[in-house]
Formats: sequence, C-alpha cells, structure tokens
Amino acid sequence: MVGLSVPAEVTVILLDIEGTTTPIAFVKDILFPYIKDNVLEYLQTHWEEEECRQDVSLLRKQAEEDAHLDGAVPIPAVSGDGADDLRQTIQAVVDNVHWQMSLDRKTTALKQLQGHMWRAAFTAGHVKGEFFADVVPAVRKWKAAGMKVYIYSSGSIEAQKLLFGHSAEGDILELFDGHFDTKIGHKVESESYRKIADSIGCSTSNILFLTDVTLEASAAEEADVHVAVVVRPGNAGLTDDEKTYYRLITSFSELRLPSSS
Ligand SMILES: CSCCC(=O)C(=O)COP(=O)(O)O
Ligand SMILES: [Mg+2]
Repeated sequence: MVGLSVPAEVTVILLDIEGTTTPIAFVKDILFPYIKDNVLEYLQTHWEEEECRQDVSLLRKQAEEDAHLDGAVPIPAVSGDGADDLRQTIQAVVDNVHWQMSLDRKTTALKQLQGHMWRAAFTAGHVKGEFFADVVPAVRKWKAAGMKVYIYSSGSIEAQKLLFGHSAEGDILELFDGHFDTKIGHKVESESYRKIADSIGCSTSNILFLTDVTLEASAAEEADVHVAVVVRPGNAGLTDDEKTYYRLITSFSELRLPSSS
C-alpha cells in the first residue's frame, strides 16, 4: 500500500503550518498583505497601548541586532519632541516591518506584531484559516489513535490559535495538544527540537515532524526527531538530492500509523 509507515516509537506528531497544513498562498496573498496594508494605521491607533509599546520595543531591539545587515531599517527612540518626531518614529517602524517582510524574516519581534494585528481580522470573521483538505480528517484520525498533535510554526502562538480557532472548518483548536513558536528557538536550530521534546515530556525520537522546509527537517533530524517533508501545491521545489534523501508525502493521509492497516 502507498504511504509512509510511522515508526512504532512515535507518539507525537509535530506540524509546521505554512506549506504543510496551510497553502503558502493563504499566508502570502491574504495574511501578509493584511499586515503591509494596515501596519501604519494599526500603529497610529494603538501606539499608546501597553501591548503595542512592547511590540515596538521588541522590534527596536531586533533592529539594533540587524544594524549590520544590508538595507536594515533602524527604529529611533521617540525623543518626545512633538508630533513630527512621533510621525517619523512610526514611519520607521512601518519601514522596518516592510523591510523584514520583504525578506520573509521569521523574527519573534515581527511575528509577535503580526499576531496582534491579525487578531481583529480573524475575530471579526474577515479572515478564516485555510487548510489542505486532508489535514483535519487526518488529525482527527491520529487523535483517535492516541497520538498527541502539536504545532510548531514561526507564526506566533497567538497567531496559530487565531488560525485554528477561526478557520473555514470552524474552531478546531481542541484537536491540538499544544503550540510552539520561535520563542522556544528557531526552526532551523536543532536545539529547538530538544527543547520541544523536554517541554512535551517525551524523547525527541518519539516525535515525527512534518514540514515543507528541508532546513527545518535537517535541524529536527539532527536532534533525532523523525521527519517527513510535505510536498504541497505552491511549495518551493526540492532538489533531486533532497527528493532522494527525505521521506516525502503529498497528503497527511499517506501516513500509516503503527496500528493501522
Ligand atoms: C497564522 S500562522 C502565520 C504564518 C506565519 O507567519 C509564518 O511565518 C509561517 O511559518 P511556518 O513556520 O508555519 O512555515
Ligand atoms: Mg512551513
């Protein structure tokens, strides 16, 4: 039978979002343009609020770390010298966000602001999370078979909960045992996967990680996590070497759990 046998020691399935559960087009054509189009107005409206202050402070710290990068956009502190100064600072934050997004950066600072901005769009029902058709039925099946299912995405945990809590298939948050984002570490660093296993309370070899990005698969594998690379319409192509080396699936339905026939 066609499919990929899940090793018997696997008790946890860890899922990436963009390119794995969800079309890249949904993120690139719906979620990201929402940020680009609304960030100026969002900052103007929420500037004095504590959550927004913290988001800007994190972006400023990130801008300091990025100062050596080509095209980096610094964010000056507000000196308190009137409306022009405030306007310039807000514009610098907008430019910084646009610059980071042009490079598809996955910094915690950018992802935190994005999560807060998407809150209004998801809760008002203007945006609904999208998943490939095989995702929800497969996750339900895995759960029924006793698997734990977690999410690990560069999108902030808050954004992940919005996506699954306000989806085209309703609120499906209950299907997941927990969520991880870049606060635990970046997805291309193997240490992140060790920390995730510690946090779940299992061994790394009890985890199967599904992702579209081979750099992430490689980092997970280095930590002794089982991996499969997910090939979806719209994903970046894989090299011939990657196609040979990694176990590939095009649908979650291809996974064969140890007890299933
Ligand atoms: C609502 S999740 C937003 C997706 C996102 O911002 C992102 O960067 C996705 O990255 P992933 O690690 O899931 O490929
Ligand atoms: Mg991905």
